[in-house]
Amino acid sequence: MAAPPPSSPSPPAAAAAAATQQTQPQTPFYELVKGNSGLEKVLLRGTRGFSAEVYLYGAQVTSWKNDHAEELLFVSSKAIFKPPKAIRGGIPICFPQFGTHGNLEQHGFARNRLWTIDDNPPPLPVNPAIKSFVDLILRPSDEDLKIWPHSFEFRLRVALGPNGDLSLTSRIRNTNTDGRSFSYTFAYHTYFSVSDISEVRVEGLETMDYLDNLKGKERFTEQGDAIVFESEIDKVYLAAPSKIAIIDHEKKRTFVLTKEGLPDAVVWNPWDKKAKAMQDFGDGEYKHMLCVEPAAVEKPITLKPGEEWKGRLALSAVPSSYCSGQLDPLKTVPPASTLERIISLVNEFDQWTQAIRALVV
Ligand SMILES: O=P(O)(O)OC[C@H]1O[C@@H](O)[C@H](O)[C@@H](O)[C@@H]1O
Repeated sequence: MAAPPPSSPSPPAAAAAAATQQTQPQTPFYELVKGNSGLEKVLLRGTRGFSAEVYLYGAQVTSWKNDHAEELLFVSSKAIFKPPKAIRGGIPICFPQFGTHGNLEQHGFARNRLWTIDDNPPPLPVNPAIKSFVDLILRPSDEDLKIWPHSFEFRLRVALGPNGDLSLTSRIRNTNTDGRSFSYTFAYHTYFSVSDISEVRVEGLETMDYLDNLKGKERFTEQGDAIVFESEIDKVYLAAPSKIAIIDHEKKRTFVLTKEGLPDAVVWNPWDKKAKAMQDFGDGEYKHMLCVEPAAVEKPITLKPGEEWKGRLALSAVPSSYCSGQLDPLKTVPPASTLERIISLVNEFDQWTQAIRALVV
């Protein structure tokens, strides 16, 4: 698809904008612009300066910014924007295979194929407040059919909500005409940007069963409290809850991840040795990222011809004190930094009270 001039809205976005113009005169458009190495990317702009970027290569979200223009996703400074290498960071899509759970290349081929903009997607129930979104589609090429002999339509909608929330909705349809079902595994391989991995904890996965990729995919049960990080981790948590929180104490920020249609959740950080071994990843960058990936790994999804599956990821970033502990009502202890602040406020109040009393008496 030919790219329009960098600052002009693409035709479907312009049409959508025109359709909603009466109720929403400030409707943000999406724009199609040239990104790294000349690869095309879609810019989504929300209200109050929220934004996101999606490369057509891999349908990969590579940027999600809040209203202070702070980047919330991690993309490696050494990421290679050149097919067939997948872009290191953002939200790669793993399909039709997660990891090494099958005979295909690691994480399947969707992340290193060129997707196209879907001008006319089948209707998808949406929050009418969402004005900034794009629909992308992937169909298998003849080459793809040789390595995975199934016809499919993979539609992805990336949307930026009015509060800056980012959502990805995948719809995968079996379009085989020979009556055959197919099965696949899947993940939204989300790289979160964090201040310092040793200051991060993940809530929602404690006591879950997991497959440990570092121990031959053996099954274990997570012990104790929230997950904290002191070394390499590569685990597939099974039947994980629909909400997971990633709490960054230093940044005082909590990412809330909500997933639908995706039972599992992968947690990955390569740590120092593996980081050094990766060509497209800086040696110390493992300190500033954490992957928490809504996924369907343990039980592959099977679709009969004509059937469609939907899997959704929604992300929001909120101040830490707001969210911590709320995933589990039994764990309402605020983080140490919040407790310290409360104590210091109480002390300050006490000092003021004493000063006022001294003046009055
Ligand atoms: O280097 P890749 O193919 O992008 O994969 C990165 C990591 O992705 C994670 O999802 C896997 O659990 C890890 O095993 C893997 O190493």
